Amino acid sequence: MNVLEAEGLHTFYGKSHILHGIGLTVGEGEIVTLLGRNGAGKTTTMRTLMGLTPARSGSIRMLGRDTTGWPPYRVAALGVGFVPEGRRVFANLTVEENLRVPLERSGPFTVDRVYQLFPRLQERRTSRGRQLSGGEQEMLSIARALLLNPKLLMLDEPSQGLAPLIVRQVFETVVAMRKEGISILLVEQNVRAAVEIADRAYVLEDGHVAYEGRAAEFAQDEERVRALAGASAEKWEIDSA
Ligand SMILES: Nc1ncnc2c1ncn2[C@@H]1O[C@H](COP(=O)(O)OP(=O)(O)OP(=O)(O)O)[C@@H](O)[C@H]1O
Repeated sequence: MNVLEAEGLHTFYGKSHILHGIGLTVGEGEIVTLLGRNGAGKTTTMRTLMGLTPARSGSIRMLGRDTTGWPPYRVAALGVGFVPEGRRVFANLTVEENLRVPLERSGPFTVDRVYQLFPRLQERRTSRGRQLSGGEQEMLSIARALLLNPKLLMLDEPSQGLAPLIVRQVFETVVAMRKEGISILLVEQNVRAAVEIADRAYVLEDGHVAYEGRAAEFAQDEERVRALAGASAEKWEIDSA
């Protein structure tokens, strides 16, 4: 069963036509990565799926419902989590307070459960958001999204600005979330790291899907990975240990 099916999405910012007929699916229990260079339309695709920047045409089905045209709060209430780019943690609240901001959905993820998954956050629970490292802020952003007990979680560039070792930890967390039954759509510029954990990959170019296929096959196509990843490919070596 697919938890996400989008077809023919056309999205505009004013008169600028950004998405040109994007279609994609995420199966239950899958990690799907959405790759592409800066400005290819990855963030816009996620915003369109969440209803933050609605599509002008096309259709979206998520978790068995036709969510086309739904506002973001309804999409979230259905069980779709979104961790936007840039880690919007509350800088003046402690980790604990960030996690205790009122929740909207009950389910297996509680603050205690989230601390088990992220022991580092428990250690830092009295530190304020602004005192956290980039990696800790990313973990906190993901932890907050988990407290909404999503069935489908969309992550926009979680590795951005993080050191390779921390990127690995964040990605291990993504794999752990999949084991908890959460399906994942992962936008990444860190191509090598993303294809290592993803089942399938889509590559966007200028608002079109330029490639779709098994992530493992994509990972073996050195030329394609290098062309897409550019400098970021050098930051990450598969099995560098
Ligand atoms: N609010 C906006 N108003 C007008 N144009 C925008 C807006 N946001 C993004 N764009 C344009 O839409 C295109 C797609 O941007 P988008 O952020 O979706 O790309 P991306 O693949 O996520 O890239 P990045 O990795 O830089 O975030 C770009 O050309 C960008 O300049």
